[in-house]
Amino acid sequence: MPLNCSSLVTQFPFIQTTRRLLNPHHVKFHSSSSLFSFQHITICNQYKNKTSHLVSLSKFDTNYSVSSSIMEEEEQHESLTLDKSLEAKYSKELDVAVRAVQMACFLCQKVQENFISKSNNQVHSKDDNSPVTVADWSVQATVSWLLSESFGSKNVSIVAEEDVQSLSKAEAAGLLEAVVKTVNNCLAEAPRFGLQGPLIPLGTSEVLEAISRCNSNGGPKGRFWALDPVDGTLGFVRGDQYAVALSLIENGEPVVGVIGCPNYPMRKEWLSYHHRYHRIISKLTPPTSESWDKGCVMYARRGSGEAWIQPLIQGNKKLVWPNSARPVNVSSIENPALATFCEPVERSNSSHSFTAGLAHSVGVRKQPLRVYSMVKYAAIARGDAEIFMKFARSGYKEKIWDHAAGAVIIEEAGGVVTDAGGRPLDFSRGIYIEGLDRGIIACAGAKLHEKIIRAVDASWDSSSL
Ligand SMILES: Nc1ncnc2c1ncn2[C@@H]1O[C@H](COP(=O)(O)OS(=O)(=O)O)[C@@H](OP(=O)(O)O)[C@H]1O
Ligand SMILES: [Mg+2]
Repeated sequence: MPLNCSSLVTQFPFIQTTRRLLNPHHVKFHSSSSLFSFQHITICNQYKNKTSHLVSLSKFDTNYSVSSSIMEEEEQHESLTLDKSLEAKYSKELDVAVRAVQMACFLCQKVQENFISKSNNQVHSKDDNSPVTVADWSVQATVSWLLSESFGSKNVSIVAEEDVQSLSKAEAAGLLEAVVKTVNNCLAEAPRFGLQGPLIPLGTSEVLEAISRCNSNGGPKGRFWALDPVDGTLGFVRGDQYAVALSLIENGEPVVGVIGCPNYPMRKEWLSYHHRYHRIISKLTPPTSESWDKGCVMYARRGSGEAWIQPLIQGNKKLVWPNSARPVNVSSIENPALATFCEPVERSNSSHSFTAGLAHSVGVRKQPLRVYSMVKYAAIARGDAEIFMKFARSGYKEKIWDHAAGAVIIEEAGGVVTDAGGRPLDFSRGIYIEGLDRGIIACAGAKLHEKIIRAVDASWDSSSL
């Protein structure tokens, strides 16, 4: 039955109101007979002090259906007003974040080229044995410095993956020198990206300070940035996919998400191949300087109902906003037999056997698309895949910088991102996504999502996870 949205919120106070405005296709939600089954609801509503509110991903324990007709004319007017104020609210943050990520991608491309052409070992191990390179520290220093310059260091709080300890050790002097050089080479290009670089190159202490300034612990109040300087470091060192991920989190909710994917192929079929094949083909038939065959930045602002993709800046070109940006939308495929599901490459990061069982049980027939990094989120947002699943081993705690930017981009592109219990990911409790129920599931649409959630429930007890 059609339902007035004010009464919906009043009747079901457990529904989360998130001040989101979404595309008309989000306004549909699918009824279900199962108690507490997951529903994707987005409703523009006039509620409390005449502020527009939207109702978003929630559990819903009844069998209503809501149609887009609930968006009454006056509410549409309110939506537009709110839309404008939201746009104004985060426009500078989004602008700076996209430019900073463009610069970070430029930096990573240079370092990755160097990796590929030289065979000497440039990969270092962190205390937890995970790999780290010159690019991780250099991107962290560069983005931290740019954000501080743009907003004032007192106003900038950053949660980021790398710390400065191992870089400050005496035996890491050569590495530190390489980081300082890489940062300065990148910052020298800042004007090309529409940002201001330093008047004179940064010294070692300034670079170390920029890295160590990213020492926020996040939390439920106020604003902070979450940065993964090189997500998918394994993909990066193997010459394959990786991402630079930056999000602004306000009062525990990601409000701006930006992902740079330097090796993302514009032809989606290339996503299934190691990036080295793309490089070989590009050498055989070089793309023209005007063609856009790979590399992008995707971004979204919470509540805009839009997600965007723009090409990476090539050669000596300048970034002129919005840099040929185009909107991206999730795929409309609802039939699992036609859907593509993606997951981490490393089986130590997510159980391939469990996801294979889930995929099979819901009727997915295609081979999984295994891609490093948050490029998986980008693939869902762009409609190149329909399902993303990650089930880490028990005891592993997911970190906010690995998911925040991707979650806001997929949701604004029309998709759904939750844990395996159907709850939104909680970015408000420090550097970890606390309380995560089993795993992470992102889907292009609510129907596919609901099927996967049910399949997890049906097979969890018999899994070894
Ligand atoms: N054991 C374990 N389980 C689950 N996840 C882990 C684990 N160890 C690390 N990580 C985090 O996973 C990030 C990489 O995730 P991906 O989806 O890109 O995995 S994969 O590289 O494709 O296998 C990776 O991000 P980066 O360190 O930035 O590469 C880690 O934050
Ligand atoms: Mg990561």
